[in-house]
Amino acid sequence: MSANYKNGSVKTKSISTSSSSSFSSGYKSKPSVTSSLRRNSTGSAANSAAGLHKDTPGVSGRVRVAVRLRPRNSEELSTDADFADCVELQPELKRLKLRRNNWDSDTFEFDEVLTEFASQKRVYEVVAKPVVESVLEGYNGTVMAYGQTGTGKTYTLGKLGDEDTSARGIMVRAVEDIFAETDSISVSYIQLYMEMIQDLLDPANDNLSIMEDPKTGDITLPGASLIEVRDQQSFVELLRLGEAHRFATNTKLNTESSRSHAILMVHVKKSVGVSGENVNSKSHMNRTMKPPVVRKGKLIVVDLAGSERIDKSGSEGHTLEEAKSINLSLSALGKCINALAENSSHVPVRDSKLTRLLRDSFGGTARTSLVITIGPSPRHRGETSSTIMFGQRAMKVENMLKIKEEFDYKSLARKLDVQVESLIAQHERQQKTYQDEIEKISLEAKKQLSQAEKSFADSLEKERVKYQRDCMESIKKLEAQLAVNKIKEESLRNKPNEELIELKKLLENETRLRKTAEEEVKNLQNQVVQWKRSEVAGNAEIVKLRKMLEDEVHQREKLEEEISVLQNQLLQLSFDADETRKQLESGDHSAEMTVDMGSLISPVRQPQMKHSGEQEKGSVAKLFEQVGLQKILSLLEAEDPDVRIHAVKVIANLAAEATNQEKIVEAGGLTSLLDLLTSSDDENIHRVAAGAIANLAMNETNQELIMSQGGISLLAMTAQNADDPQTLRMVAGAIANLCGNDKLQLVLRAEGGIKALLSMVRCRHPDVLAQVARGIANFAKCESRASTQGIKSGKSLLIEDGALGWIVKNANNEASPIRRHIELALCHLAQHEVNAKDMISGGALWELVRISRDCSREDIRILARRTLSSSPSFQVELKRLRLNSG
Ligand SMILES: Nc1ncnc2c1ncn2[C@@H]1O[C@H](COP(=O)(O)OP(=O)(O)OP(=O)(O)O)[C@@H](O)[C@H]1O
Repeated sequence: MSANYKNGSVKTKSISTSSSSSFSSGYKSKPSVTSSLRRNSTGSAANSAAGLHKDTPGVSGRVRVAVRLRPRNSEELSTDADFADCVELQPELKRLKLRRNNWDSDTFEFDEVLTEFASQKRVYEVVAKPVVESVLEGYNGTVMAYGQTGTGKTYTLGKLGDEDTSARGIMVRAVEDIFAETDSISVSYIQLYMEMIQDLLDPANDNLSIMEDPKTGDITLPGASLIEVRDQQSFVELLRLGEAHRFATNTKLNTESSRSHAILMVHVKKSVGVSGENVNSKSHMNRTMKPPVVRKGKLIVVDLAGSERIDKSGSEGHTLEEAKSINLSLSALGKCINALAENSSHVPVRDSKLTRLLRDSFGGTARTSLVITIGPSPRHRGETSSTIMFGQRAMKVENMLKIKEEFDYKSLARKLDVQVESLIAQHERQQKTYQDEIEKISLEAKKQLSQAEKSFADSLEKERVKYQRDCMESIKKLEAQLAVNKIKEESLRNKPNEELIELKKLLENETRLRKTAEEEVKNLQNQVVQWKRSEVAGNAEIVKLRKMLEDEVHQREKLEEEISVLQNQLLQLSFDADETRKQLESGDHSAEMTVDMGSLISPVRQPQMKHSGEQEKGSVAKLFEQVGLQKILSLLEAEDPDVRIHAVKVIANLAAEATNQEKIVEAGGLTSLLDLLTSSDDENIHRVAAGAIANLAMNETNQELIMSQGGISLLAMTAQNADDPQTLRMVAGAIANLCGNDKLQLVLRAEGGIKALLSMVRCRHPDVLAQVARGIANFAKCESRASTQGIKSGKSLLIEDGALGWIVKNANNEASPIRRHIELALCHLAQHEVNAKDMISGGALWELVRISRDCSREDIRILARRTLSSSPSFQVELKRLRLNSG
């Protein structure tokens, strides 16, 4: 490449910065220029995504264009002194007027209008500062200068301002602002000259190729130097180095005319915290373990080569070629901008390397600020006009800004490494502490162990000594004892053995006694054998006796029945005697008949009356035959009370004969007699009727009939109302007969028979009491039989109905008929264990004992004794009372 360097010298790289040969980032192209334009034109989507709130609505994203007027240079001051400037600026209106002639001009509006008096600082703030701020926020930004040769592009962008800092251009000021917020940037600086890309920081790389990522559209320059710069001074040195390598030539219009497009690329990395956290928050990093977010921005500053008419620049030969190449690339840029401005579907990016390199700066994702530089000279009105038109079209191009953020895994890894190392160190320290602690504890343990061993050995020794001492003492004692024993043994050996003789004597005595005792035992055993034999014989005797006893009892029962019959007859006779006596005493005429009739009644008389009785019996029989039973029975209902009572007496007498009883009952006599108990108020009639019923009640069939016709209730009622002992005796006799029927036990009791009997004891008359006792004895006998046969269970109904008290009280009654009946009743009751408890508590046991000992009748005595001995309850009670039942 044959061109002069702008400052005429080549500077070597002597920068205190690290360098990288790789160009790691490039331009990120939008997917389609038109689509991005359309989206941006419809609203502020890009703005809101990028957060560009500083921009005025509707302008954001659009390429911002400022126009800067260079002051007249010395030549223009002299040659154009008489001519007015071709432009008139109205900065307050952001307008520029381009004169056509003295009276006419075209007016253009720009984003900024910078007069010839605008300071470099002002130009930076208006043109570049918003872009720099964007870059620091993670966007790509482009600042570009376009204009005719010598109008101040390099002055605006690249002025280093070594002598005068106020003269510093946009590059220096931009990096200064970037360094204020981040301490590391990477810089590449290239120039495009005659369609060749050369590395300005390493001019040997003079044919760099453009790489386009087919997926992302990113453009990179892999061969270009990427130098990390850490301070402003180093950057200025780099700029100086790059500027030194820039092609420049002395043109008509500019003695230092840049003949290449210079492109400075500043890569900025700025860390931001996750979700707005402070990036330096170490605790946050530890907690989330997420890498910090890094915003990567890239600032591109493009100092285009001057646009000029070839004729005007006076270019010829190689310079002409340069000028052609420059114009070609600038016109390609112009075409692209036109296409973008017109929203054309085709943007001819590939027409030149310049447009390929800058494809992202116009219509891409970068924020772009363009400064067009113009001169005041009317002679260059045409170039000025063309520059203005370029700027006007560029104002129509809209970009779609995109933020570039990525996670900083490297920095996270570094931080984690540091943490890991710190943790390892901490762990090692802890390990050390633990080991020290363990050593300390084990030392302590060893010490304690040796102490314990020592004290154990000491106590062991003490024990051993004590034990030895005890042993010695024991041995001494034993030896002493041994000596004593020896002495004793010696003396025993010498003494006559008196004790032994004594013992022998005792032994002989004992042996003798034992023999005697053995003989005694033998004798006793013989006696026992003999006794057992006699017991067997005795048992046979007992069985025989028992048999006899039972026969006796049977015989007795028969006799009792006979006695009962005789008693009834006796009852009747005594009744008749009473009646006769009463009638004789009253001297009543009718008494003769009554006496006659009464004398006929009883078949059984006192022995002295036997003969006359027979006679009476015959006359009653005669009357019976002559008058007829029906007639006599009808007289029972006669109106005359005397006739009625005589009729009853006749019936009563007839009823004493077993042969008449059936006839009387068949003829309804029993019913009539029972009716009289209720229909008559006369107690005499009650008495005689009850006597007749008592006679009829001697027959078992009649007993059942009496019961079935409510006889018990009627008799009970009669007993209740009666005052005369004889009436009560008749009633009690009737009930006593009924009590002797096994079948009627339950009904009799249920209908109040027992209670009625007991109620009659209110009359103390011994005849009444004897009948009550007979009834109780009869009932007890039947009950006992039923219990033995298993028909009845449970306690005696006599006891249930409260008879026991009276029984016990009268068991030793002085009247023998009463006493005998009660003694029998007690024996019957005592035969059943179920009654034993009540009998014991009711005092009956004492009476039984008495009966077993004192009863005049032997059979009853034996019965009582047997009963006592067979009842376990009585036995227990007797033992308790220390009484012998025998
Ligand atoms: N605003 C200004 N104030 C004072 N001097 C200026 C101004 N602009 C430019 N100059 C001077 O004008 C001359 C040309 O400027 P510069 O080299 O920056 O122009 P250029 O546009 O870069 O030209 P080329 O395209 O040929 O490189 C320089 O001497 C420069 O100092």
